Amino acid sequence: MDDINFAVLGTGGIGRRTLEVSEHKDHLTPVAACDRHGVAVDHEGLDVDELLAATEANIASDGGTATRGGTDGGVKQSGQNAGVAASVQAEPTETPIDDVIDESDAIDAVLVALPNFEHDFIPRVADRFAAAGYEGVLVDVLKRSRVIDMLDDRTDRFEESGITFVCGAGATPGLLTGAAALAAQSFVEIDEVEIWWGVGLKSGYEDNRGTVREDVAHLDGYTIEDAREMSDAEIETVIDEHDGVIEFEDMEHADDVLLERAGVCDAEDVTVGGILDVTSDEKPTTTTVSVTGTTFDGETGTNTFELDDATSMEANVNGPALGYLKAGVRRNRAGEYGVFGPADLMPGF
Ligand SMILES: NC(=O)c1ccc[n+]([C@@H]2O[C@H](COP(=O)([O-])OP(=O)(O)OC[C@H]3O[C@@H](n4cnc5c(N)ncnc54)[C@H](O)[C@@H]3O)[C@@H](O)[C@H]2O)c1
Repeated sequence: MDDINFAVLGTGGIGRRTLEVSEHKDHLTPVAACDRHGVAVDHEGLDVDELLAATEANIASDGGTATRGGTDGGVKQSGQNAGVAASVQAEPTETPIDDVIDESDAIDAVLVALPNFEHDFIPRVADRFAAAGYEGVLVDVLKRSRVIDMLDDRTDRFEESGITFVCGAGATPGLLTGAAALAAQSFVEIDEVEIWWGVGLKSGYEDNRGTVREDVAHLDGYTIEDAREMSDAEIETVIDEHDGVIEFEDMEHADDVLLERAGVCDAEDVTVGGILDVTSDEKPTTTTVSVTGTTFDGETGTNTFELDDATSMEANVNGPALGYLKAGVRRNRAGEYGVFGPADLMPGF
């Protein structure tokens, strides 16, 4: 059986597009979706068009006000009917994740598109699925290296439950980590992996404030706690100080540990940086992955993988996330449980 019923936890900027992209993939049926305030479940398949229309300009985002219970320029981001709860398929709830867990016997895979303002939030969500006896796939699109260790620490628990956890399965880490693992196959020794991303987010900025807020935490002088606590106005001030174009260097992105745990190279040989431009939809720089190494016959070379500038961040996160979800389901159905990164699902060393 190829058919896969899946749920999305967190229908913000990323999770809404996950639902949309899934309509273009074979054998995927979204059966549950939740955000902070609501949950929609239909085991025959959610009406994605209705759900997206109902949440248009109305996402229960963590771009600031949702955590504070306010409103943002007339956009409903909190209260009983914000976000998913505005859909006729949904109910308001104060326990959205538990409500999905209650249905999880009939769910093959869960894509976690939740914010990551507390590093152990996603690992703790996974604990709740394991405690409920879930036997399926969990996929996240998290960014931070340190969260991978927290998930690895849970390997035994996942194996006992029958959970296959695919971590760091968005764009970076995710698509670009997989590309690096593939590009590395030409070499027997890897010297360096350089990941450099460009994101232009003008039209998608309102929908992706959660992601932008998390990115601010990667700037020198800011922590994840700062990013969680800052008001919208403070975040805007940081963005204005950079004239809407922020360059990041040496980011804590999990591509490093994910490549190391797959045996590709040492984590310290991986660097990640990039440019975010919220003033334009054009990418400020081309996204590239460069892998430098030595071949079996002594040549040194650099294999480079490049994304077309026309592909958006949403396309590069959600296509791979759902692709990795399908790869995870294949593993799960073959009885392989535990924690997998994107590079583990590529040709190995
Ligand atoms: N790996 C990558 O390439 C990549 C790229 C972009 C974003 N991301 C990650 O994707 C995640 C989501 O980003 P986003 O821009 O969609 O954020 P967002 O703030 O727009 O959306 C988060 C969603 O989670 C919901 N939520 C928050 N707390 C919840 C709770 N306790 N229970 C149920 N739902 C809850 C919110 O209501 C919202 O719908 C972030 O962690 C971000 O870092 C990864």
